[in-house]
Amino acid sequence: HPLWQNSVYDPVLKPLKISYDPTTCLHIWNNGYSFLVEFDDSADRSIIVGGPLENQYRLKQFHFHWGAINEWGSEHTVDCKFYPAELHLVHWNAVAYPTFEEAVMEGDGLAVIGVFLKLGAHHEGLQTLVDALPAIKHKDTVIEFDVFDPSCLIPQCPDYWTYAGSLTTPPLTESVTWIIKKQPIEVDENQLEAFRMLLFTSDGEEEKRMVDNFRPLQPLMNRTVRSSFQ
Ligand SMILES: NS(=O)(=O)c1ccc(C(=O)NCc2c(F)c(F)c(F)c(F)c2F)cc1
Ligand SMILES: [Zn+2]
Repeated sequence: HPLWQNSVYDPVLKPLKISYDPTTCLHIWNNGYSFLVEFDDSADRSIIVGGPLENQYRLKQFHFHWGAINEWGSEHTVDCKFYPAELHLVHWNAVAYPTFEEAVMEGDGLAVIGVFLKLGAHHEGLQTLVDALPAIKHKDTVIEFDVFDPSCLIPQCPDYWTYAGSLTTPPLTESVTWIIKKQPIEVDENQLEAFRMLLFTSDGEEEKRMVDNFRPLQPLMNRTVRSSFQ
């Protein structure tokens, strides 16, 4: 999604408040499209509030999208530039809806924080995830993941863009308040290569490397992208 060119500063936008409980972390698994870390969302223990949001939203999972090479991989662009990967932290409006499944179908149902990954320094926090990837190489493999604080993957800089959008995979429902952080996090080549060692395929099938698992850019149409910064 082409950010920045068509964004307008909105002085009313508040800072996003993030409070995650690292012990709500459950497991990390390969679902055949990406790898995701899932959280116990049976109570308001890991939540975000503020920013463009009316309610507080509960963290359910986070996952990534990445390319086969460093030239592309992200699902949003800034100044027509792709990043090699993009992190999505998926939250749902448990104030308004009883389940995630129902929230997915509603305009104010989901809030996804997007964080760009750029090639650079080694990322200590990400390495904990990277070390677990060989154990979930194949589709539908899962390992327990006891404690992880996803805040370590979110840049300090408070600046973000926000727009009303959709899931980037089927059913593509228009239920997502996108909150894209302006500042990327830096990861090193070995860490990106570790993502590319995952497989789309199950054990025993002909191996297909899990790469280019991003949705192609979509036209902005008449949507407004707001920025929290000037
Ligand atoms: N890349 S992203 O835009 O951040 C994105 C975030 C979450 C999902 C997701 O939860 N899919 C599975 C899923 C559904 F697609 C449903 F429609 C539903 F009801 C679910 F319960 C469910 F888990 C898909 C894409
Ligand atoms: Zn995603």
